[in-house]
Amino acid sequence: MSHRIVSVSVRDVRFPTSLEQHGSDAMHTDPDYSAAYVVLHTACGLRGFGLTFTLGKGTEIVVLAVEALADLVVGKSLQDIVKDFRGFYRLLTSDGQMRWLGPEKGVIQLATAAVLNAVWDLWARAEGKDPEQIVSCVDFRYITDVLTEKEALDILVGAQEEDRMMKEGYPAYTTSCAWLGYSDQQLKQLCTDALKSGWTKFKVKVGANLDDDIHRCRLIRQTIGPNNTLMIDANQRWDVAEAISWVTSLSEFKPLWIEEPTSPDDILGHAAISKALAPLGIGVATGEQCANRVMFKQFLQASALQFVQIDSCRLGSVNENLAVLLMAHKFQVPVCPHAGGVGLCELVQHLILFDYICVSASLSNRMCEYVDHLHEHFTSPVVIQNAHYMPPKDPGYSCEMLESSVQRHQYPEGDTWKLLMNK
Ligand SMILES: C[C@H](O)[C@@H](O)CC(=O)C(=O)O
Ligand SMILES: [Mg+2]
Repeated sequence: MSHRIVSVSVRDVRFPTSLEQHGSDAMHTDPDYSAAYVVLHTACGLRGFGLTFTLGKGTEIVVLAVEALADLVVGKSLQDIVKDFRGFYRLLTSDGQMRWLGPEKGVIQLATAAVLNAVWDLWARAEGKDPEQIVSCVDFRYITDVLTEKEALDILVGAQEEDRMMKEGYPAYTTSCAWLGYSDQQLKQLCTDALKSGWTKFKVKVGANLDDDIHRCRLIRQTIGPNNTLMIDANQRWDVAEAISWVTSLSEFKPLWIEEPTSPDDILGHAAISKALAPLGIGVATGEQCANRVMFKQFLQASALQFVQIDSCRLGSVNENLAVLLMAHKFQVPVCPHAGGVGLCELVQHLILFDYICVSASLSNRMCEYVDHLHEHFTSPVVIQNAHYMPPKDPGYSCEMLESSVQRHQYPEGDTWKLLMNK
């Protein structure tokens, strides 16, 4: 069957999470978790579902960017795309007029991810894949100085570790107990409940006020005890020196990592922070706003991060995430994906399972983020058991949304928004 793509639809879907401060951090104080939600329609009726995660009003712009890319997709058959997926990736990321908006970063990269996530979903629903096919999806342009195609293939055929995942699942940590806007009482209650459900690793938002951070970290450490894992996340709030002194003041709470301490583009700044915090046993994690493989390459080359936080929508879909997983493996830096957002847990579970089964075969210092929001809007939501992601069973990339949810949350015409606007 040809699976020719005959149309691309994209919708602006928003959830009013800011009303209860879900998702809040030191820089995003009123986040409405949102998605530019893409459906590829094929001549034979098969559909591919994809999305990119955004916040509120920003979704409008990503939707326009997806519409601008749609012309490059309509008329192509899935078989032609996957026969030269690297070429198709370049077609989208190197279009002579649109690459000026990036290249391979910002809104155009988020839109590329939404479209390619839908292509991967379509491909997954249509057929299986082997290591050669996987490697042929990666654009090695700009990274051959650290990773060649041959090395990538050797890595992929080397590791095959499926059974453990099927039985135990992939270890996860939770961010849902400690968003910045939550009260002390909420933090305590949520951590207590999470402990009862088997969670042992917790991330807390910091960065707005040092006294508050000390208070919150103390409260959480007391609640979760000395042996469970704590991570802190500043969402790019500080300058480099400020980051070092602020995190030093929080070091008594023994965080495993400080996430996004400064500008996501400041590779040497992250390297300086990593060096200063290493004696305290605190690593630097970053990646949720790291837009492409070239940035990750340099972060790795500069020893500027100790935890790679790939993002299924920030990078150019599976294609570019593969490049980063393979480079992280080569540099022996653990991958702990970012998943704070709508649909990110659903997407990223595939990437981290792939990393374990086909690339790293290691769980050392590795875990995948989980946030407990909005899963009910997906047709195949993630399954968490005892703080582990259980491998998804349905074919596809797990980001098809319930049509009723999409209609209710479409902005501005969905009932959810009509009601809020008339209040
Ligand atoms: C705005 C998002 O909720 C962000 O705070 C998520 C994040 O940094 C994380 O999950 O990590
Ligand atoms: Mg973060």
